[in-house]
Order: sequence, then structure tokens, then C-alpha cells
Amino acid sequence: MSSSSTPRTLYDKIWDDHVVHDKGGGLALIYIDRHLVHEVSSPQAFEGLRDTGRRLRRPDCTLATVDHNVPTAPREEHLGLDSLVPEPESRAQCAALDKNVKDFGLAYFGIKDRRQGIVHVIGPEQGFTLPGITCVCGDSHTSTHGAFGALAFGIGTSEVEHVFATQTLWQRKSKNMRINVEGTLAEGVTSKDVILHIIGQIGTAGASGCVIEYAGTVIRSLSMEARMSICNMSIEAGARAGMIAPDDVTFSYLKGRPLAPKGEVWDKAEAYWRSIASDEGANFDIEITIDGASISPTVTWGTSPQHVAPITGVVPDPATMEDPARRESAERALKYMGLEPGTRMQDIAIDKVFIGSCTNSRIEDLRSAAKVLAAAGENARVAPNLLAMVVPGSGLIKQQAEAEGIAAAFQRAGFQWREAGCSMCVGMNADQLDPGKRCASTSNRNFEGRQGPGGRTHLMSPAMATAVALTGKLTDVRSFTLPGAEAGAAPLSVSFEQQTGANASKTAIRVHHDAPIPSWPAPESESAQEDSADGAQKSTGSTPMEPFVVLRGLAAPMHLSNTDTDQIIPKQFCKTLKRTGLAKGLFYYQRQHPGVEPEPGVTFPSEPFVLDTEPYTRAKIIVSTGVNFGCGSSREHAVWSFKDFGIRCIIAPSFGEIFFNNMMQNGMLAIVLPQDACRMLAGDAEQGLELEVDLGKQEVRRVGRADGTAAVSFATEASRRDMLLTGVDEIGQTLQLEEHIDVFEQKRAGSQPWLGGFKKKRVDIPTSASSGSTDW
Ligand SMILES: CC(C)[C@H](C(=O)O)[C@@H](O)C(=O)O
Ligand code: SF4
Repeated sequence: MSSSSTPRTLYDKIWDDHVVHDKGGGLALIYIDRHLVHEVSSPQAFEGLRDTGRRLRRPDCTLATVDHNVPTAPREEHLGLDSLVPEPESRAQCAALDKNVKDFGLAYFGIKDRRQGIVHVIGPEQGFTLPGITCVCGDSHTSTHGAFGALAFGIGTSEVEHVFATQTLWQRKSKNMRINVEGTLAEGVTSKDVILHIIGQIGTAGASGCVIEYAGTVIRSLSMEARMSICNMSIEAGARAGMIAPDDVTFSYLKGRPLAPKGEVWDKAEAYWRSIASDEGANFDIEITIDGASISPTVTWGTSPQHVAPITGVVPDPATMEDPARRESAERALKYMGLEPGTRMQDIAIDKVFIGSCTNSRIEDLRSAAKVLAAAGENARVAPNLLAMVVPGSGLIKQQAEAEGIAAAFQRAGFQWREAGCSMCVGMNADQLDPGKRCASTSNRNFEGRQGPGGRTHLMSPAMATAVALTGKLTDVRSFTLPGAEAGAAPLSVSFEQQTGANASKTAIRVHHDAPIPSWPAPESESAQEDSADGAQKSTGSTPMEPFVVLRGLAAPMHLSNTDTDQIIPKQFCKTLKRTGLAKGLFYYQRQHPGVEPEPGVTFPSEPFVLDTEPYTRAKIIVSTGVNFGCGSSREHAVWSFKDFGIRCIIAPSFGEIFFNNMMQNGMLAIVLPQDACRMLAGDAEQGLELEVDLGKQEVRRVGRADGTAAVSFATEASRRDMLLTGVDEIGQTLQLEEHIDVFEQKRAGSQPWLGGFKKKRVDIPTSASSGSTDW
């Protein structure tokens, strides 16, 4: 594997090693080595398996946990889900996962298991994530795992079901993009600043259609935690995935992890992992080089991760922006954020600080925050009227931070110290940002309403967020940092112990392998998998979708760029177990809802939304003139809500890739057209004229327009087009290739024995919170 005479990139090599069946035209069925599962994006996928009587093919390569809905309040005294998760809809999703993992025989870290945590934290922590693998999850931040030199990307629920049933996915090869960060980082600048800076430079659609490889001296010098923060936010740059070639830093992080290979198998694995780095002379379609020394501690001022400024800067003036779409988006963002152009970033007062999320909740993040506390001195306290919380990414990280004295330092300074979960990154539990309040957050999305309706988010590093907590306003962390302290890459050479004197014995910093990690069984060989899906049934026939042939109807115009899926369907509607009943949630906070009381502090808009205006209440098509439609979260609920409303086709200059795929999976057509063509069709839509979308002919006809262009041509990928035209079920089609999948698996078992997975039966973990079997 991984040998070829033409120089190849890391991405090319992993791709080549995972092709099960090449359909031609760039489309291939690729094998998925690792599948992570959480409670929000999985219930409908499990239901799909049940409805069709299909088995889950590789329970041994699948790991599940609960993270989005779980409360972060203390858990010790609670026994069952009823009291652990009081909110009924959140509880229903947790309970559904509890049941599904039992029914399908999956390894599971339930809410009472101390290994529970954010799905993108626990995979690496356990050694489930490995170099050279393909890794997916029904979650957009799956890109995190690319830090190990893996091809890792987010998928929607329908694709989760596809992976459950086939352990494969149909994929189109992306372009290769390399971002080199060279030189060294200045003091106080971390990996979070690097990725915010990159997104500020290339924009949220800057890596659309690409897999990014991060390279250069700065990247090489980063720890695994710092690399994960960078790869995590690749999705915010529009990339399919982000990756970093594995090296000694990767190997020493992984060695000894419960699910990492051991002994001779490790040696074999390491030899393979060393062979997958990009070859000298490999072709990158796009290459960018950034000078690390030019990066400052960076903070967002708006509602898109590309709205960044150095902490020493000011809020920009939209009037100076040439591009009208950028200007409009900046104006809207400033209005939402309650900010005036020209305001010094460091004059912005903050109400809440959130340290957590899959971007920045690992032990090194907490240590770098703790170093700022230490630098501020023993008497440093959270500013008056400010609420600061730390939410570790997993129970094991929490335990370790407690052992290192970091938790005590946070608590002494007045931070709340919570249990693991996604928490206020997305606010699907009780941790919400109140309307109008401003939060310094170490998470990855500052979208409107993301942390709570009306809440205002400023993204930054854990060190910066800690500085904010102490001063009550956006602050340059360099006013606290000691020489040699946190520089993203640099090991923390100044021990917390030295800086805190009296608390020395409690606060010594140790390497995080020291925390006891429960052991897992050694990976099983492929041949031992047949009986691993307890209660599973043999796969049967397929469920066809409604075909998409010709669609004629009214189109609703939309003009904003970067319409994210948090706007399309706010989080509270993602707590459903069904694919239907979501029309009411579509663009919820942009619509009026007569007779409905909004949450306290929230107001519905005074102007009716386009979809509530006649004749668009009957629209079947959306025409967006703005780019990057459906970016952000992988929540398929966004597509289901459009479908429920009656929309079957969306036309835009570009799409968020997961959203685009989710549309296809639901028998809906996403059409990419140049912005000028979108503007012309939006003009028709504004006049209330109908459009006729003919998929077979690949044209949009402008009904009743004899003048000018009567039809606009578009292109679609042939096999996806066939699938939509015939309405055939993709899983059913893939299952016809089962023999190819079997052959691939046998070959993989011989050449990469470390990927065989683990037998659920022999994994000593509780499968449900109510089982009473916990190790807390
Ligand atoms: C709920 C889940 C599907 C979603 C994602 O895909 O990103 C969430 O993790 C988020 O961050 O918005
Ligand atoms: S982005 Fe936030 S909500 Fe999504 S997985 Fe990460 S922590 Fe959870």
C-alpha cells in the first residue's frame, strides 16, 4: 500500500489506500476505518437500519458517546437518566443512544462513564483515532482527527446510516491545498490564533472543495492538542478535511493509548504511518504560506469565523469594504453584535467566559489557561459580574486537571468547574448565553444565536479567554504571559508549581499520560467479527426516494452569504428523533410566529421573512445570490426542515459541502451556478415568476421569459444525477457491491492488522447510565 512512482500528497495516499470501488469520473466508494457516533445525529440512522432490517456492519470499528445534550452539573449523586438529564427532549436523545448501542452492540461511553466526553476528544484520547485512517462522524468537526494524519470528515445522518450498513461512503476526490505556517509564533500566540488568522485570510469558503494539509515549521513544532485545534476549525474555512502528516509528536502521543496498536503490530503500523507523508514534489492545487511571526492573539468581532481582528486592532468599518456581499454581511454582523466601527477591541466589555468545546477543552488548553491565572498571581479573581466556566472535553481530562491542581486554581479564581460535554459551544443543554450578553468563548462558531438566541460570541484561545475573565473585557493576554509561557507549540516550560509557590505540591504540571486510563482489549483480527453485531439482522432490500426529474414552481430569493445551518435550523429543533415535523423551525429566529411568545429577551423580527411573504409561502425552490449556502454544522435537520416546508431545489453560487451532500441524500437537488446567473434567477424570483428545473437536461428554464436567456445550464455529477432521477436508495445500491467490501476488508486485515477494531463483548464498559455499572 502507499507506493506509486508519481509523487503523491498525504491525502492522495490515504485516498488511494481506501478505494473499494472506483466508479470513474472521480467518484469512488471508500472504506471507513473508524466511525464515531453521538446522540444528536444518530437516532434517525439507527431507525433507518431497523426500518430496512439492515445490520450494522462493523460495530467493532464504531465508538459512541453522549456529548451535546448532557448537563455539565455534578453527576455523582444521580443514578439514572431521569435525574441526570432533566430536559425531556435532551433526555430522549440520550436514552435513544443508550438503547441503540445495546441493540446494535456498540462500544459506548455513557454519561456515567468517566471516559465520556466530546466525541472529538475521546477518539484521540483512546487511540481510536490513528494515522492513515479514514474517520467519519455525523458531526462537522470530525476534521479534528486529521491532526493525526487521518482523512477525517463530517457527514450527515443519512451518510451515518450508510456507514452503519456498509462501512463505506461514496466520495468525490477533493482538491489538495497546502497551508504552510513558517517561522515561529510570537509570545502569547497559540494554535487557536493561527487558525483564526488563517480563516481571516482565506475566508469561510476559502478552502471549499479542498482537503487542507497544514505544514511548515510552526505546524511541525505544535503538540497534538494544538494540531487538533487547528484541524478542528478546517470546516470553518469550508474545507472537506484538514490534516497534518504524522511524526514523532503523533507517535509519542499515541503510544500506550488503550486502542493504539501494541508491540510488533505497533512497529508495523509506525512504518506504514511514516510512509504516508506527502512526497517531495507532490502536486498541490492551491498552496499558501503564512509567516507565523505576523500572527497576533486573534479575536472575532462578528458572526462568522472570518470576522477576525488582532486584539490590538479595532472593529472594522463595513463602509471600507469593496465587495457588496462582504459589506452587507459585516453590517448585519455589527448590528447583531451591538458594535460600532472603530471601537478598540480591548474596550469591548464581556459578560461570560466559556473555556471548552472540541476546539479547546484538552489538557493542554486548560494548562495554558492556568498559566495565565498563575501569571496573574494568587489573588487574581474573575471580574465582578462576569460568569466564567471551564468545561473539560472528557471525564478523563477533568480527572487529570484535578490531579494537576488546575481545577483548584480555576475554582480559587472564581471559575465554575464543570463536567464534560459540548456545553455552551452550542447550548443544547442548560448552558446558554442570554440574549444580548457577550461571551469570550474558546469554541469554533460565533454564528447568530449559536450559544443562545441573541447571544454575542467572540472566539479566542483559552489563554485569551482567561485574561478576559480576569479583566472583564477583551484583553491582550501578553499583558499576563510570562516569558516562555504558552506559545501553542512550546511545551509549558514554566511549571505552574513554580509560579504559585504555596500551592506547589498540588499544582505541578505532569504529562497527561499520567492519568490512569482504563484499559481496552487488544484489537481483534478481522476474521473474528461475524458475531459482533448482537441482535443484528441481515441486510434486505432498499427504500427508494422520491425521484427528482422536473420541478416547476416558485422560487424564493435569498441574498446573504454564509447562511449557516445554525440559522437555518436552531439547535432546539435538532433534539428530535425524527426526520419530519421541522418546517416550523426553518429560519426560526428570522420569522415572526404569530401567537408564539419568544424566549425572554428575544424578539421576533418586525418584517416578515421571505418564506412568510406571498407568493413565497408556496416556494419549491430557493435561489441564493450569496455564497457558501448551508455552511457550518452537519445537522441534516437543516435539509429536513427545507423539505418539510416544500423546498426541493436550492440554487446558489456555492454550498457548504456537508449540506450539499445532505440535500442529495434526501432526494433534493443542489445546483451550483455562477453568481451572475444566480442574481438573474433571483430577479425572476422577485417578480414572482416560476422556474422549471429539468435535471435530465441539466437546465433551469425561466418560465414565461421569451426575452434574453430562456434557460440556464448547470452541471451535476453523473451518478448522483442518476440516483436523483431514479430515486434509488444509495445504501441499497452500495450493498450490491458487498463482495468488493468483503475483499477490501480481507486485504486490510492482512496489511493493516491494527485496524481490526475491538470486540464490544470484551470491552468492559457500561452500556447505559441506568445499568448501575459505572466507574465514577
Ligand atoms: C449537532 C451536530 C450535528 C453539529 C455539527 O455537525 O457540527 C454540532 O456539533 C455543531 O457544532 O453544530
Ligand atoms: S463544535 Fe461544539 S457542539 Fe459541535 S461537537 Fe464541537 S463542542 Fe460539540
